[in-house]
Amino acid sequence: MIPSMSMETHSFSLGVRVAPFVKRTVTVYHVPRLRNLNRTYPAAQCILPQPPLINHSPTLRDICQPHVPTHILQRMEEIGYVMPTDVQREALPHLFSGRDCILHAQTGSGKTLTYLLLIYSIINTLKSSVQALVVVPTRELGMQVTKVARMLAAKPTGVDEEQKSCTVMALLDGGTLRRHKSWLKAEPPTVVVATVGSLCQMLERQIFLLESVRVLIVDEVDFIFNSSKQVSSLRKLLTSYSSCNNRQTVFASASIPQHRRFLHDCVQQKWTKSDVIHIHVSPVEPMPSRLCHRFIICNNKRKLQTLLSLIQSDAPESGIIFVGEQSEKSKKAGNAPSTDLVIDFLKTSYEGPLDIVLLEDDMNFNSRAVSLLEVRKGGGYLLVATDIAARGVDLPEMSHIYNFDLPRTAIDYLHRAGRTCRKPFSDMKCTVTTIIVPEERFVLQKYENELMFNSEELIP
Ligand SMILES: Nc1ncnc2c1ncn2[C@@H]1O[C@H](COP(=O)(O)OP(=O)(O)OP(=O)(O)O)[C@@H](O)[C@H]1O
Repeated sequence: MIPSMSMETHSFSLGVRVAPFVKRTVTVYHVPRLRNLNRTYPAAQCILPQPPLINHSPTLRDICQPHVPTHILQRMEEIGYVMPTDVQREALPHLFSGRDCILHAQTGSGKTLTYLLLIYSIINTLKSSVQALVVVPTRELGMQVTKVARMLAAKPTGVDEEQKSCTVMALLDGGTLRRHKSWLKAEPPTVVVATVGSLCQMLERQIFLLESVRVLIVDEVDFIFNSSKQVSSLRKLLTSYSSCNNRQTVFASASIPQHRRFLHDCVQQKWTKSDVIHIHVSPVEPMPSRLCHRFIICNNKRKLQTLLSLIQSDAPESGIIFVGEQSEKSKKAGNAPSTDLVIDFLKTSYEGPLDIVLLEDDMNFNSRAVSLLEVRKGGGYLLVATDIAARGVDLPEMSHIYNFDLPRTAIDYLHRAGRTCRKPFSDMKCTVTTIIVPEERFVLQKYENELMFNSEELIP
C-alpha cells in the first residue's frame, strides 16, 4: 500500500506493532579442539555473560592501564571515549593478554577503537618498522580508520614533552603507490592501514616484510572473504603471516556467517593461534535495538514518488538512500543506472534543506573522496549510494536509511541498516525503511527471520 501522492500532510501511519527486543548479552567462545571436528562443529565452550553494567563499572582507562601509553589514554578521553562499549569491555582484556580474536559485534559498537587500543598497546615507536597492519575492504573505510588512528596518536593538549610519535600510513587503492614505496623504504611508518590489493603489491615487491608486524587486523573480514577480487590476496597474506613469530591476529565484523566453521578454519589453516577467542556481543540481537524497521509496498513505477513522500514525511536529519548496483546486462542494454535515476529525480523534485550527494563504485576515487568530505563537513544531506557505503562507514548524524532497492542478502540489510544508530550511548531513534514491490515481501520476511527483527508496514 502506498500513500497517495496528492496527500497534503505526507504522513504515514504504522500498521503492525513490533515485538519487544531481547536483552543484550555478551558471549565468549573459545575455539573447539580440532580433533573433535571431523563431523560437525561442536558447541564451543561458553563463558557466561558478564554481569550487567553498574554504576562503578570500569572506565576505558581502567581497562587499558597499564597496557596503553598514557598519552594515548589522554587523547582517547579528550576525543570523548571514556566509558567502554560492550565489545571494548569484553574484548580488550583478552586482546591485551595476546590472544588472537574474532571480534563479532553489532554495527556501530566500537570495534575500531577496540583494535586500535590493542595496536597502541603493542607498538614501540622507537623501532623503525611497520609493526601493525589493518586490512580493510574499501578505500573509504581505510581513510576513516587512518583518521581515527591518527587522532589517537596526536599529542594530547598541554603535553609538551617530545616523544617519537606513531606514524600511520594509508596504503589504499587509488593512492600513489610510488610515493608510498619511497616512504616505506625511507622511514617505515609504525602502523599501515591498507586495502588488500595495494598491500599485497608492496609485500610481493618486498618493500616491507611481515616479520616485523606484531599485530594484524582484518576488518570486515566476511566481506573480504566474499569478494572475488580480494579473497585470494587475503588468503595469501594470512598464510604468509602464519609463519611469523610473535604475531597476533584479529578479525572484526558485525557479521561472520558460520562463525564456528570460520573459527575452525582459522586454526586449521594456522591463520590464528589455536587459542583464538570468539567475542560475540549480542548474538541474539544482531542489530541495534534503537533501530525501527519499516517497509512500504508499491509498484515499480511509483518507487521514486514513494521515496520522495517518505523523505518529506520523515524530515530526516541526514539519510542514506541505498540503491542496487547496476547489472552488467542493464549496462550493456545502455540503461541509466538506478543511482542516476534517483539523483536526477531528487534534484528536480526534492525541495527540502538537505544536500544531495552521490557515492557509487563507478565514480573515480577523487569524486568518491569529495562525496565523503561533503557529508562529513556537517549539515544535513541525503546520500544516494550503492553498497559501497554499507560497510564500516561511520556517519554518526545519520537518522534515516532508505532501501530504495531491496538488499541482495540479509547481511547486506544488516550493514546498510547499521549506518544509523552509531552513537553508542545515545537514545536517538533511527529508522530503516525498505521500499518493496509486492513480490519482494517474502524476501524481506526472510531477512526478518534471519536477523531477528520485525518490520512494520507503512499504510497510508
Ligand atoms: N567508548 C566509546 N565511547 C563513545 N563513542 C564511541 C566509543 N567507541 C566508539 N565510539 C564511537 O562509536 C561510533 C561507531 O564506532 P565504530 O565505527 O568503531 O563501529 P564498528 O563497530 O566498527 O561498526 P561497523 O561494524 O559498522 O564498522 C564511532 O563514531 C566511534 O567514534
